[in-house]
Amino acid sequence: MLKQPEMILIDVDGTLVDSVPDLTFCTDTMMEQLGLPPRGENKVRQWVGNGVERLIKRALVDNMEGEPEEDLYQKAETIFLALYADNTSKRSHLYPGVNEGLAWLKSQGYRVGCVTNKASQFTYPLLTELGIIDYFEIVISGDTLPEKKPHPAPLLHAANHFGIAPEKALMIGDSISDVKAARAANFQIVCLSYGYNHGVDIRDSQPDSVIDSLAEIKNLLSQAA
Ligand SMILES: O=C(O)COP(=O)(O)O
Ligand SMILES: [Mg+2]
Repeated sequence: MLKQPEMILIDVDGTLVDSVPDLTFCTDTMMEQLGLPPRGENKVRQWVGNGVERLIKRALVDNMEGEPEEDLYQKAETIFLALYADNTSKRSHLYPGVNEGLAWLKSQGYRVGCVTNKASQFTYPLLTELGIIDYFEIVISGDTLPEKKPHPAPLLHAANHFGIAPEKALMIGDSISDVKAARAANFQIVCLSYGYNHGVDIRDSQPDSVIDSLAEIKNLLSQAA
């Protein structure tokens, strides 16, 4: 059973937003402009979650691991960043239950923040264009601090900002990076079953609870000790 938290931090890609359609469009258009083959949505879905730099590198080498040539990477990054600036939310949407869940959390007086590995120049427009930016009292992006998830620093930074002890904090995410960051920060962790976890069932990472919709957070926290 969960302990009642005072602060809740929520991940973006795969948790609040299905962003893979825009990320796939930008990845495949970038590949095309470089004269390379498109990678397609299934691969991009597995590659999301460790920031834009890793996504571009994975697309270039067509693998989770590995480093492309530096020149090629620089060219690709310039193309991708320009494309994603124009295609941040065109094809992306909130998952069902997200508005309901966020509204309930706010109505209950939880301190709510956002912690994503997405670069900040894209996080703010995305959350704004999808109409949910005002739910968050703090937004920590992949480039806000020197470290990103799975490092605990972004989570601890938010806890410190609110003056809340890690034991009174809950992370909500979709990937093994969220679980690792939460465990390292001594936060509780709830995951969404539908997100992007590099093609692996998030239950394998043993979060404290797994839910199928953010709207289910209401029942979960109503039963918290
Ligand atoms: O990889 C990214 O750019 C963002 O992923 P996240 O929002 O799930 O942290
Ligand atoms: Mg995610």
